[in-house]
Amino acid sequence: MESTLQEMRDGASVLDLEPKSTVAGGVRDVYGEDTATEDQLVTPWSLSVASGYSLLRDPHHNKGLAFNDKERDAHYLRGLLPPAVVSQEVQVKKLMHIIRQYQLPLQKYMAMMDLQERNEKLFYKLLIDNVEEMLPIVYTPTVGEACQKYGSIFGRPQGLYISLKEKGRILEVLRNWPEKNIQVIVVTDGERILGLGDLGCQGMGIPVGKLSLYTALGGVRPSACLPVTIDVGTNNEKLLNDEFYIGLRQRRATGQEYSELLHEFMSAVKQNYGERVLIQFEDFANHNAFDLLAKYGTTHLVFNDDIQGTASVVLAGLVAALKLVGGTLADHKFLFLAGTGIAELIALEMSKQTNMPVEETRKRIWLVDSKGLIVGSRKESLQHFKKPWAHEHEPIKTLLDAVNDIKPTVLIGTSGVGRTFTKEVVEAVASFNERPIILALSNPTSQSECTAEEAYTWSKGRAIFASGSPFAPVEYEGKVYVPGQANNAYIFPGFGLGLIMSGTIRVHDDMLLAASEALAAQVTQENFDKGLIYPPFTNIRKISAQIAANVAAKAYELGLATRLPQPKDLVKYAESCMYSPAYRSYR
Ligand SMILES: NC(=O)C1=CN([C@@H]2O[C@H](COP(=O)(O)OP(=O)(O)OC[C@H]3O[C@@H](n4cnc5c(N)ncnc54)[C@H](OP(=O)(O)O)[C@@H]3O)[C@@H](O)[C@H]2O)C=CC1
Ligand SMILES: CC(=O)C(=O)O
Ligand SMILES: [Mg+2]
Repeated sequence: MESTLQEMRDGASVLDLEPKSTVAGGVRDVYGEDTATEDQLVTPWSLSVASGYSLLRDPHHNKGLAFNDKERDAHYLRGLLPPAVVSQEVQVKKLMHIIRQYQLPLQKYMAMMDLQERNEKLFYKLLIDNVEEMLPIVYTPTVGEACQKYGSIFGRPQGLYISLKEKGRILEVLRNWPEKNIQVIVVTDGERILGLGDLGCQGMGIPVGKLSLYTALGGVRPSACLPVTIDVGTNNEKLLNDEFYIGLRQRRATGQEYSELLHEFMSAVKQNYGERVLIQFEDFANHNAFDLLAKYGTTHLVFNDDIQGTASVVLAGLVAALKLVGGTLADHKFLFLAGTGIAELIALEMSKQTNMPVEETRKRIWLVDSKGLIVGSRKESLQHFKKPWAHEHEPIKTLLDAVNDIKPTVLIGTSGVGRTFTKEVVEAVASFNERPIILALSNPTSQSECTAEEAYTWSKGRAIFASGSPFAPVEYEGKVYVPGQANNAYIFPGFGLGLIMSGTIRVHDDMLLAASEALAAQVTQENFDKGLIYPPFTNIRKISAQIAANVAAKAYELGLATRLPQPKDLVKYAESCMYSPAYRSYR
């Protein structure tokens, strides 16, 4: 796409045309609709035409050596670059060569962050074209280490920090962000970063990483994405005593102080960006996550990735796994090490399939938490989201005893505690199942309930295994086993795209089921032959388009989509909305 003088006159950066351009009276988004009013554009920032040296320093428009001679003349770049002109493909090749030479994943992560700050399109091109190799760098497991060391590696701000210091001024803070046409916000309070616990303000790496996947995997344009970290303090003593810690040096605010800050944030977001901005809650601890979802689910477009996205990806994997093990969901018995959100969606789908009330289907599902099996006698002391799982049973203290008693066909771990699927546990599950389904969802790799090698070895090659963080293929008795990655990264980018492109104003559980169904349908016979229950990430953009289309179709069916008329072919429409990392030519 070429930029024109007309667009320059319209006030946008001559280069900032994908996909918005500033027009009199508002901002047009990719769909050609006005999405922001003049009032919303009152900011300390002014749009300017980047050229010359500042163009090379502008990550949104910089192309480095890929500026051709005409562009170098037109934009005052002569002499600022060496004479060679290279294609984006060659730039990617060169960078991959450099990145592959780094020994440590964190060095690769920092090289990627540096690239993102230097040349955004090249960052996304590289990530999209090398998704299987680079996902473990910009996402789990490496992003976990990056958060732990975020204070030391902090360079430039990559998102908005909203701390207790900004109480009463959050709207003002939102307006400091240079992009106005925001479509997705990923927000964390840093209390449960992956399975690494409370990382306070340093949790920022997670919204940044999730949003880079929104763009790379789901095609949401980068300028529409806003990473936010709410800093209410941290209970992490190590960080509180770390001179490089970047957050508030106080213990976590709770109760009214916490809820008031969150409420101000939620209200300011709606006031500044309107009703159709998607707010994704990420890595909040369960004791806040369920309440926030319930509180804002009826007034805002909110989605909890850890509860809802994970539930959707797990359900997809289970539906696919049934092709390998046979039976319906209701024929199986599930044991969870934590994970009530996932359990609920499975019970809901089972209920839809069997016409049994959800209260009945829940009885096929058992949960163990830090105190043992969740049973009726514990009901009084249980958090409200655990109560539906308190079935009548004798108390059981350990996971191994629960496995031996319940005899599940499916074992799912999401407690954030590593190595809880011990040899005895895996052997027990394998002893009463020909093909036990074992999902070790906890991230990063260090917190995985077991490794792929352990799952295959201890089950004598019979486990159908997937994990939250990736594991390399395993050779066991001469056969190679390829583990799948059960991670919400399959779902949230396409799910969010589906909501955005249809202008959906509320999330509904049926949309999560629709996303699951779309993902499960993408698993091919070739994948099944390898024992995989998820498709490879290489095709993720196509998969995301299918998920987006299914989610949008459900939103239209439920009357929750506001972008009318409904496009005829939603898959094609989703694909057409996707951000392209290819360079545009600048006249
Ligand atoms: N693969 C994926 O896509 C995803 C993976 N995850 C991973 O799941 C993990 C947990 O996330 P989340 O549930 O949000 O975390 P929370 O910290 O909010 O909850 C943890 C749960 O695990 C239970 N638990 C803690 N220790 C044990 C133990 N030793 N035995 C049994 N249960 C225990 C807790 O029980 P109690 O209530 O009794 O304290 C609690 O219910 C993280 O590692 C995260 O990375 C999360 C989202 C997506
Ligand atoms: C994947 C993810 O969202 C988590 O581990 O929290
Ligand atoms: Mg998460």
